[in-house]
Amino acid sequence: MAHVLGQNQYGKAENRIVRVYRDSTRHEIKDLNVSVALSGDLDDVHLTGSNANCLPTDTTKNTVYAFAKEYGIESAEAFGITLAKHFVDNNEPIHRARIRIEEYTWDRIKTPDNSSRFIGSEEVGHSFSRNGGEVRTCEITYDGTTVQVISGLKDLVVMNTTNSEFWGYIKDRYTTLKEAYDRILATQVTARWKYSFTGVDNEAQPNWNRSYAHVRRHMLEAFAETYSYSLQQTLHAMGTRVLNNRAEVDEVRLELPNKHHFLVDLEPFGLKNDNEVYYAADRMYGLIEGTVHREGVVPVIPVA
Ligand SMILES: O=c1[nH]c(=O)c2[nH]c(=O)[nH]c2[nH]1
Repeated sequence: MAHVLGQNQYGKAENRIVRVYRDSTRHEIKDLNVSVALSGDLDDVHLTGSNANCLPTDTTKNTVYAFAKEYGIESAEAFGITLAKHFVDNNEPIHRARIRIEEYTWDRIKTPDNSSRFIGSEEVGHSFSRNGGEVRTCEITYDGTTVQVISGLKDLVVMNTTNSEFWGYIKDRYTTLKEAYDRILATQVTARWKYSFTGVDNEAQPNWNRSYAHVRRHMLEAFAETYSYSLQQTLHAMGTRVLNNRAEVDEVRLELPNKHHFLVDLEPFGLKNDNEVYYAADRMYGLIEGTVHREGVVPVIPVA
């Protein structure tokens, strides 16, 4: 029976890199987790034992660290594009590079400002505490011609304590859910959005950091301002708000777990629970997923 080697890719995954900028006493840091995946003319590597076309994963790891010094990390996206182009443009057998990056953010630690009569605080230029919450993500792919940038975030936890209802749904013999006219709506946002940027014809790169901040803000504002009849409707509002306000983005994909908050029955203790005490369940959870894209754009963000 004949067998066929299907899709394959390789590279060093999860290169943890912290880049410190010491240009002044107010240091800057970038904290990334970079994964490289290369593909191309690699049949022989798999089939014959010849490694002539194989750029070692060890080299891809070294390149990540060396580029952090040589080019710096202005943004995860720009860094990923530089890496992807390097691997494809300088290695003939490598036809495609995919760089995935997670970025962890750090806050500056502040200490009491003793020089002030007023109670204040001042930054310590070299001290940080890691922001335990959300992670910024991006995925860069380059095939020798076109760059594709999908940016995103995960683990952004948000909650509305009112302005959320859920009723009017299908009811069958297994339905026990009570209709809700004022419920908590909470979710842990995973979002990915694709840029129309392709890198062809020396197209200028968007300001990735600025764009990220705005996309994030629009999603949060849509979450807060939408009077919600379902998490699905909120999802659509969040995606739409991004497309309406950020011309550089043409597709948004959201994964929103419904972090259920169940009212606790306080009757046994002779107490009334007037939408005040909830049990926050961590699982199971409803999982609401969807893509919003511009008309005419073929969606490409993979369904997880
Ligand atoms: O916003 C919601 N969408 C649903 O599809 C759903 N299903 C459910 O049980 N609760 C909810 N809430």
